[in-house]
Amino acid sequence: MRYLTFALGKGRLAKQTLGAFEKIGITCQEINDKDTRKLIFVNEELKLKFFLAKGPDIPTYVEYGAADIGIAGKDTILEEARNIYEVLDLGFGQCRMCVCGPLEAQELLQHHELIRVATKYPRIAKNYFYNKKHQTVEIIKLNGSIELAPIVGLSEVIVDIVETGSTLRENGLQVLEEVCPLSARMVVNQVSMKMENERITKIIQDLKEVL
Ligand SMILES: Nc1ncnc2c1ncn2[C@@H]1O[C@H](COP(=O)(O)OP(=O)(O)OP(=O)(O)O)[C@@H](O)[C@H]1O
Ligand SMILES: O=P(O)(O)OC[C@H]1O[C@H](OP(=O)(O)OP(=O)(O)O)[C@H](O)[C@@H]1O
Repeated sequence: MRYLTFALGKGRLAKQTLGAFEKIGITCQEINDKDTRKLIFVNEELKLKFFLAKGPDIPTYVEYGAADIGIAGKDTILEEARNIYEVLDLGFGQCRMCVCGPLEAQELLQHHELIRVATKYPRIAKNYFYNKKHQTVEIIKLNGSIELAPIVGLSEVIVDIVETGSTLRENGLQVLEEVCPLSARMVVNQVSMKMENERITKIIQDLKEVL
């Protein structure tokens, strides 16, 4: 039997992802060791491998077949737009992709002014403004601390993830429009889905029962 390889994010989704797998008997002792710098872990008995990667890279590993299965946020899946199958909504990691800014920016949005939009997610932002709202905007790509942009005058609004809303509140910003809801998803390589259909379908079914 060949190894089935899982690509997992190192960040926020890691704990709940491992918890969900544990519930269906898919475990890997070493992966829970906080002090390890190892990136790949093997369960010889079940013929499984797990590796830890940056969240936004998960769809890439899965498209190229370096991993058969990946767990990634819906935001990452939309932004990367890879040729992969999204097979299951895991229900955790829930948050929203939103257009946010100071209250004054609401009017600019409504009047379709040529505003600047700062974001870590240029594809999602572009798709929302151009294809859904038919509004021309200037998109400015940033890599983090997106809420800074309207405060320091880099942009009028941002497109970013909102979970509890604390970051917005503490910086005097508000949700102005909702782009879409997000959560953790399981993605599968298109060839693996055919070649390893039985094993992968079983994992999906088992997860559905415990989620
Ligand atoms: N408050 C939040 N901020 C960002 N992402 C969140 C939040 N709540 C849930 N998520 C979900 O968690 C996923 C992983 O977020 P995280 O910030 O850990 O990114 P990562 O890229 O996996 O980790 P890293 O910080 O190591 O790059 C996101 O893609 C998103 O779907
Ligand atoms: O609604 P909240 O619960 O406050 O969560 C949302 C915040 O969390 C994320 O940032 P992250 O912590 O990943 O840091 P970053 O700004 O460096 O991307 C996101 O980009 C928001 O800034």
